[in-house]
Amino acid sequence: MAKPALMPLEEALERLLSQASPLPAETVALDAALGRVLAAPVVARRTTPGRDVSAMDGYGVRAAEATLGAVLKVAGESAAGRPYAGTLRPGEAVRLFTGAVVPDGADAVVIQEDTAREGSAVRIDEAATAGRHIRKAGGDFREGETVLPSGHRLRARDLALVAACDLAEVSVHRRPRLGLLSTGDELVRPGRGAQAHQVILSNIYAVGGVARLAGAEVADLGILPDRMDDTRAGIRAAREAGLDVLVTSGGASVGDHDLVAPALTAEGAALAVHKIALRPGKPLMFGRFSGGAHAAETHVLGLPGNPVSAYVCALLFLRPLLRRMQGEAGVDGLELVPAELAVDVKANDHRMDFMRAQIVGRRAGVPLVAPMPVQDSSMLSLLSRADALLVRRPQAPAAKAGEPCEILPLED
Ligand SMILES: Nc1nc2c(c(=O)[nH]1)N[C@H]1C(S)=C(S)[C@@H](COP(=O)(O)OP(=O)(O)OC[C@H]3O[C@@H](n4cnc5c(N)ncnc54)[C@H](O)[C@@H]3O)O[C@H]1N2
Ligand code: MOO
Repeated sequence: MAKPALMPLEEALERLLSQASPLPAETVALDAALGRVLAAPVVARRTTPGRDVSAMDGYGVRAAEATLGAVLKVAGESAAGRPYAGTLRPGEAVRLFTGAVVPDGADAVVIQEDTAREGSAVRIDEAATAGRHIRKAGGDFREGETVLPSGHRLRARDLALVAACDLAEVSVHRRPRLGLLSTGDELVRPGRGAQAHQVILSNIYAVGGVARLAGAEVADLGILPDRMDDTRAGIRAAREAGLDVLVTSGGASVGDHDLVAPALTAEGAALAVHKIALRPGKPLMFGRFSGGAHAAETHVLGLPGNPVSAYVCALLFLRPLLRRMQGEAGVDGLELVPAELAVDVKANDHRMDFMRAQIVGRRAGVPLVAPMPVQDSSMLSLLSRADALLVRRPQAPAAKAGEPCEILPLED
């Protein structure tokens, strides 16, 4: 019997992302909003600056009067938050500090270094230019202006902008609630002195970390033994937890102990995809639980157990899924960066390959990339030392050093 063809990565990704819709909105205080995705545009509640203000310490003057050598009477002072009450009259200057309102009647600022104070007067040593050193009212943004669009992920500097708009909270999409189920009789938690034939549970840290950095709330749902009844019971318990996403690790392949796909199906999941033309990560599966006793829809992603495969699949599939679920704009799946091969590479087979690689230099800003000599999907030491994944398309011919290539930079 002919083997069924493996699904191309792009097709699988498109299927997964097309299933994902944004979670409902909630309002959060600004100091809890870093990394959250806006569910509504941010509209300024004030105009900033609210008045014309000085960009420098110096004197507010009428430009036409403040010619070289002019001596003007210092009528008063305007500091940030304490404006000068009057209007500048002919022959007058007002002492100004950075951020202070420029008084009515003044149309230029002469910086302190270009003046000489003579008691209650000031001598102008550099002729003023109208408009010079004045920040116009509304020059930054105006009341009613949209400063950030819906779907934008809030960065540190965006929070400052929102605050400056006189807003203390924002409307963002709820974080996806994600549960991680690990499978395997051999797994032991770190720090407990596991025996040589046992394997330390490590996938939850890489996969959970990718998920947290993508905005999810992550719960460790424990380790399941390789038995059908236990696997089904674990999946059932995970369903009770009201998750948006259930991620399993291990038991995804074809061995006698690989029970995850049949257990998920038996518990009512509709698996859209199982097995992808991908290396590492061939046995990846995903689908959904919907309806039934549980009103909420839960996405399910079954990751391969090999640690590198689990991590790469988390980057390729879980991260964009979580970002889509938070309503983030512009999430189209693969986000590859152009690079250049630093060494020759062999022809590829039918699986799209994501090779652990190092950036060994740059030419005109473009990273020069060399795949690591060993590409074993169990080896975390090599993964940790990698800077990027070098992407080799299915059936890509051999390529020489100096040829262009694509990489997925590893940032977490
Ligand atoms: N006959 C075939 N064998 C395999 C195939 C295949 O197509 N035909 N695919 C291989 C590929 S590719 C992968 S990837 C693995 C994935 O298999 P599973 O998802 O079933 O993973 P396990 O067998 O459960 O575990 C594999 C390996 O990873 C270790 N592991 C599992 N979970 C964790 C964890 N949470 N933390 C750390 N390490 C973990 C586990 O101990 C095993 O050593 O299948 C190939 N086989
Ligand atoms: O596809 Mo598996 O993920 O190579 O080890």
